[in-house]
Amino acid sequence: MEILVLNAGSSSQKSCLYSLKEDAIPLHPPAPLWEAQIDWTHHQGVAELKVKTINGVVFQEELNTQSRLETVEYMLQTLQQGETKVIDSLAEIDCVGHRVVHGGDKYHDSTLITKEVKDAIADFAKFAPVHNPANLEGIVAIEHILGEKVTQVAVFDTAFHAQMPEAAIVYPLPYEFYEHGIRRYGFHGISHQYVSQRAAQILDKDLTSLKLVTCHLGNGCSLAAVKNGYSIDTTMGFTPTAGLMMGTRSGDTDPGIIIDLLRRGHTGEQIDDIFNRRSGFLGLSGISADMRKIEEAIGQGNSRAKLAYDVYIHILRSFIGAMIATLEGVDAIVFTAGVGENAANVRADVCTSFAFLGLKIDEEKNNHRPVDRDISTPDSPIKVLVIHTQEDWAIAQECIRLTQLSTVPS
Ligand SMILES: Nc1ncnc2c1ncn2[C@@H]1O[C@H](COP(=O)(O)OP(=O)(O)O)[C@@H](O)[C@H]1O
Ligand SMILES: CC(=O)OP(=O)(O)O
Ligand SMILES: [Mg+2]
Repeated sequence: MEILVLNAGSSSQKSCLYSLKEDAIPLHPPAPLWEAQIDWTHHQGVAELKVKTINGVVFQEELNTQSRLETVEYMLQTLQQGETKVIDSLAEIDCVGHRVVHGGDKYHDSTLITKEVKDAIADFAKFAPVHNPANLEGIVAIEHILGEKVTQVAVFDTAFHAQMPEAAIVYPLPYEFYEHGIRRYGFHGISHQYVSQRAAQILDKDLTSLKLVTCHLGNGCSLAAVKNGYSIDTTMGFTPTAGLMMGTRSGDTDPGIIIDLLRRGHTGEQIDDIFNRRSGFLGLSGISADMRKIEEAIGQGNSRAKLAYDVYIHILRSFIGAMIATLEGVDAIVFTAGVGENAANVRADVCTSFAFLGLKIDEEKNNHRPVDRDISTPDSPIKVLVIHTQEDWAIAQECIRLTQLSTVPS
């Protein structure tokens, strides 16, 4: 079974092809035959494409394009053409799984993509304006290339948080807002769920006995409080703008700022741009949304980059504290995604705040490269794990599950 996965984030489009001998789900994530990534963060109008195959072939190209759709189509051609070719024809693909960021209050589980599902994804774009349109573009690109008959599955970032207790979901606004779907949804659920399952494996404990704070720190950032395998709280909210400070998003601020901006004549579009695209690391530092560039600038003595870093750590620590309180304790803190997996200083600066609970990390293990490891000292009562998020593999597993369900005779 050939499964193609498209994972569109705010700054990148990641994709991979899994080839499975049987329809059974293997115990460990298999290596994808082909992996590709489009990065839009470098220059306006330039997409950086990187492709890697299981045989070690690497292909890299800069594309001058404004069209995300065209770029995705170009990326998919590398599956069947040139040195990165791994299949004879795209028609060999049995199923395509998509990460879909916002499923609203309609989708609590993965689903086969139909016209109705596409309409709903388009409708929820008003709540996730950076993400849902990119997710939909991926679905449309596949239809262009493989025709509308190909099986496509939507796996929602909101689904893992759908069962959170009502007190964690409801905003203290007039009750009618809740009745109209204005509530906390939470995101990065595919990642939070995957890393909590992986954490249980690494700790050699049953997930149903664990209290975990999972920290997904990428371009978008969020935490989840995972108790006995269930998300019971998370930092993102109605939209992925909420919670922690991020690459270009503000995270939580005072709603009074929005009221003030409106009174001073700013439009909704302008406010959206400020909070989603011109805030966070980019807005504060004036340099970049990318943690690597921020670290470089700090090294060169840039004070705004240092301020941006300090605000990021301050907010991150306080939200981790809040998640520990919600859990009434914690067995492990898990770091994942681009920043969480790579930025050893972020992990160290966060963890020192919890030394009063006995938490201690081993500096050498923290600075060590390979992921999926415990970086705490043996006597630390709270474990600290670095886990490579495998959203793509989690999506592929949902493709297997759903295609099997849909072929079971009724
Ligand atoms: N070696 C590194 N050191 C520090 N930060 C890194 C490193 N590699 C990647 N990052 C950070 O990870 C971020 C992207 O994370 P990722 O999870 O890929 O984001 P997304 O899926 O939201 O596009 C980048 O913005 C960058 O700041
Ligand atoms: C939901 C979200 O913020 O996703 P990403 O981190 O991919 O931008
Ligand atoms: Mg991501």
